Amino acid sequence: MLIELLSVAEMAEADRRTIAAGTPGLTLMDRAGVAVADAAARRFPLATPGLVVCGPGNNGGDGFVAARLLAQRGYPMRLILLGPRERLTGDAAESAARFRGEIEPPEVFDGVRAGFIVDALFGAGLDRPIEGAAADLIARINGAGVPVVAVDLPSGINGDTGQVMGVAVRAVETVTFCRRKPGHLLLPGRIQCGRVRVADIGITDETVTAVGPSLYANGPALWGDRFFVPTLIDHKYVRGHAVLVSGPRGRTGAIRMAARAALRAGAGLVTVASPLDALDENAGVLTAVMVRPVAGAAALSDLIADERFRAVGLGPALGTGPEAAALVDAALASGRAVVLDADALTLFSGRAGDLAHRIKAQPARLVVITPHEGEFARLFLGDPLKHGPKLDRARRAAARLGAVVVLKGGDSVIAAPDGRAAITENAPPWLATAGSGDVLAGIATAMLCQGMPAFEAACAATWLHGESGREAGPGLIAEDLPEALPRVTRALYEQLDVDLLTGWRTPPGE
Ligand SMILES: NC(=O)C1=CN([C@@H]2O[C@H](COP(=O)(O)OP(=O)(O)OC[C@H]3O[C@@H](n4cnc5c(N)ncnc54)[C@H](OP(=O)(O)O)[C@@H]3O)[C@@H](O)[C@H]2O)[C@@H](O)CC1
Ligand SMILES: [K+]
Repeated sequence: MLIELLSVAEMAEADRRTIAAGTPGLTLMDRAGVAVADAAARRFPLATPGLVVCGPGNNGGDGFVAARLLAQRGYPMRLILLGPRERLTGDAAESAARFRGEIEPPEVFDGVRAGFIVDALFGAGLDRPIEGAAADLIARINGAGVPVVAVDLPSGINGDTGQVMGVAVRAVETVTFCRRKPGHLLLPGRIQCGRVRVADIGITDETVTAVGPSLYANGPALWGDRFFVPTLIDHKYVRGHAVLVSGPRGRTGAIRMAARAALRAGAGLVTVASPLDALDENAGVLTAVMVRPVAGAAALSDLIADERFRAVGLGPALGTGPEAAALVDAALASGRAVVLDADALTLFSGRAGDLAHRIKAQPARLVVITPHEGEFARLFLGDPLKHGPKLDRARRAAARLGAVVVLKGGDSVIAAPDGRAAITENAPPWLATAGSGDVLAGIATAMLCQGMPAFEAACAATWLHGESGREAGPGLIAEDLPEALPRVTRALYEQLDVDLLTGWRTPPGE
C-alpha cells in the first residue's frame, strides 16, 4: 500500500490540481463510484438487494454513481438521500440526475430490505458533530445488522483525526481514493473503517508529491533504506555501543528487558549502567549484556564521555528523585543520542520547557522520547498542547521539544521537529502489557546506536516492536518481544533484499 497519507486539505488540493490539469471533477466522481461499486460487487453476490444512503455533498455524489452502476449490473438497488434533492450541486447534482431509480427520504429506512448498505453520507467534507436526522440515520445504519461499505470514510469519522464526530458508521470495508487519510489509521477511525481499499481515480503520483505530504504509514517502505544492516566486513563497534541506565536496587528488571531488546535489535554491544547497590542484581542475570558500576550522574558522564558509546537509553524504573534527575541531565549533557522514556519523562512533569531547553542546547544531537498518553499529559501539564487530536499533539510536541516524539498507543504516532510524522498500524492488542514500553525504549536506543537518523530510528523501532508482538502472538509477555526480534529481523531482511551471507543488499535489477 502506498505510504503517503493525505490530510483532507491535501486531498482537496490534489483533486483541485487534477481538475485544473484537465480531468473533469465528474470523471473523478465516476471513477470513485466505479471503485465503490466494484468493492460491493466483489463482496456481495449478484441479486443481493442493496441500499445506498447518500448525503448532501460529493460523498453522496459518489453514492449516486455506485447505485447507478450496481443497478446496471443487476443488483436490486434502493437509494435514500438525506436532505432535499434541490440542495445537491455540481457533480453530485449531475450524478443524481443520471441515476434512474427512485430517490427516497430517510423515513423509509426501516422498511427497506437490504443485504448490504453503501454509506455515502459524509466523507472528507464532514466539518462538525453530527446531530438530528443525520445522527438518527447513522444509528439506523449501524442497527440494521447488515454489512456496510463506506465511501471514502465511514460517515462520522473525521478524516484528519480518526475521531468520531458524535456518531459514526461502522463499516466492513471502506473504499478511499488516491491515498489513505490519517483517519483511516488513527483510532477509533481505523476500527470503524473495517478493511480499507485505496482506489486509483487518476490522480497522479506527481500531483501527490507536488501537494507535499509529510505524513506516512509506518513501515519498511518509509525507513528501510536507512535501516542499518551489518555486512561481513563490519565489526561490532560499527553497530555502536548502547548504554541503558538502571534504576535502584529492587527496580532493575525494566532496564534489563530494554537492554536485551537493544542487543537483539542490533546494537553491537550493550552495557547496563548500574548503581552500586543494584550491581549484584543486574550482574547475576545478565550474560551477553554487560554491566558497569556507575555511582551517580558524574560517573555516568565519565562513562559516556567515551565516543564509542553512541546512544543512551533511560527512564524505565529509573526513579523520580533528584538522583534520577541528575542522571537524565548527565545523559542530555553528553552529546550522545538519547532515548527518554517513562520516569525520565515524568521527571519533567509540567516542565516541558526545561526539557526543551536541555535538548536544544545541542541541536545536532538526536533525542527520541517515548511517552504513553499518561506521561505525555504529565509532561505538558497545564499546557494547552496537552489537548487536541493525537497527531496534532505529537507534531506540536516534537516541534516544541526539538526531539522525535513517539506518542504510544494502539496507533502510535511518531513525529519529528521538521513536521514529518508517521502512524503505526501493526501493533496487536496484546502488545499493551507490562514492560512492553521498556522493550520499545531499548529497541529505539539500538536503532540510534546503529546510526539511523532519529525519525527513521523511532519509526523502525516502533514497527519492529509491533511486528515482534505479532510474531509472539496472544499471551505474550514483554520478555517474549526481544526473543521474537530475530525472526522479525530475518523477515525484514528478506523484504529489504538483504543477502543473508554477506549483508549486502541486492542491487536494483539483480
Ligand atoms: N477529493 C477528491 O479527489 C474527490 C472526492 N470525492 C468525494 O467527495 C467527498 C467530499 O465531498 P464534499 O467536500 O462535498 O464533502 P462531503 O463529505 O460530501 O460532505 C459535505 C456535505 O455534508 C454536509 N455536512 C458536513 N458536516 C455535516 C454535519 N455534521 N451534519 C450535517 N451535514 C454536514 C455539508 O453541508 P453544509 O456544511 O453545507 O451544511 C455538505 O453538504 C469525498 O469524501 C469523496 O467521497 C470523489 O467524488 C472523487 C474525487
Ligand atoms: K461515507
